[in-house]
Amino acid sequence: MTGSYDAVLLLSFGGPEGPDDVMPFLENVVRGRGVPAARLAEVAEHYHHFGGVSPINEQNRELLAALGKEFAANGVDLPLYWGNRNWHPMLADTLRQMRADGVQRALAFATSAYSSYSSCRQYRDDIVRARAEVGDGAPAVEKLRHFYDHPGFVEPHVDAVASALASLGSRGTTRIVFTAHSVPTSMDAASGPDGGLYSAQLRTVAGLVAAAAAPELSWDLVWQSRSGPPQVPWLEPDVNDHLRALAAEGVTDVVVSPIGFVSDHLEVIWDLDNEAARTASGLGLGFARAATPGTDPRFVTMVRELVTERLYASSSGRRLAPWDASGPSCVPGCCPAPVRPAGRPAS
Ligand SMILES: CC1=C(CCC(=O)O)c2cc3nc(cc4[nH]c(cc5[nH]c(cc1n2)c(C)c5CCC(=O)O)c(CCC(=O)O)c4C)C(CCC(=O)O)=C3C
Ligand SMILES: [Fe+2]
Repeated sequence: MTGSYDAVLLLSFGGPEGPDDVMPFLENVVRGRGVPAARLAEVAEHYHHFGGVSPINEQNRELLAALGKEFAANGVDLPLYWGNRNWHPMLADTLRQMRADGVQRALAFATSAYSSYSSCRQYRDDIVRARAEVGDGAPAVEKLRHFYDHPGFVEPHVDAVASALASLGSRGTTRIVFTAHSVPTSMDAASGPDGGLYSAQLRTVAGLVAAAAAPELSWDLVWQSRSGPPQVPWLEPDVNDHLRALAAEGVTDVVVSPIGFVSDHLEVIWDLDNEAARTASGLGLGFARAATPGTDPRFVTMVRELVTERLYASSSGRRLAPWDASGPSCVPGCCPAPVRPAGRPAS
């Protein structure tokens, strides 16, 4: 049951795996993006705090292992590959290996759930660029569709919020604080046919998770890990500022749920487990951070289902989604190339 696809590619962000990797990795991330050197030096320190090792690559190795078992147990007879945007294994190297193995047409699962330039089109651009770098015979790669509202992504977040709440025990008023990576407000405004699709999708998921985990509690959606030059507006409030506002309002305990992410990578274990936790403790707020899906079996099954729906579409010749015409992975207007404030037109 493979239709016309002959491989599945895990496409991710990548992260350093030792102190010497940190600066070259960060330079790959911010190339052409106008991120100030001072911000980069500060972020390098976050990585050095963990010996220069981001957990994201190990998390992707674990996801690959789980997917291999899931495919084998369900008759999906496709080899798995893994390539990153910013660090080894680099996507172009993976595509070269795939070509050497005779792969011609692959489906890609990107570890990014939502619409926007950074969380969607940039991965598509990565594919275009890497294929050009590899040249003749580079396999075709088609990104799977968005999964932000898929139960395989939402349900692990629900259970994680419920267990974080249970671990916290409330001393008064508890608030659920959902977080996602901030992006420039212009990037959010450009996503989707009517704009604001990135934040709208996040608000949808926050509402679903809160309603299932704790319908009696209030919740907020806020932002973390702001980058970029200070004069460029990004989505606000920042999670730390928001915790200060909540404490001032009389909230006593918070569960912080990073629904913007699929695994507990560095922006989770530093920006939340260190920075936001420290902010909370300084305010006397009880704090529990909810886990991300990682290798939750429901999440792993979701990836297999996203693959098999495409195998089915390909073998049946059916269009399964109204946005097939503009490239099967994107809703209309999902992730236009941004006009960057630095004036550099994105490709
Ligand atoms: C929307 C979004 C996601 C979620 C979707 C997805 O998962 O893809 C995400 C994920 C991640 N972001 C990550 C790390 C970084 N992001 C940076 C910078 C930026 N992120 C942006 C957006 C996003 N980022 C943007 C608009 C920038 C500014 C530069 C630019 O315009 O492109 C920087 C530069 C330094 C700084 O923070 O200033 C770093 C180091 C890691 C890896 C963590 C690890 O190593 O474990 C992950 C998974
Ligand atoms: Fe998109």
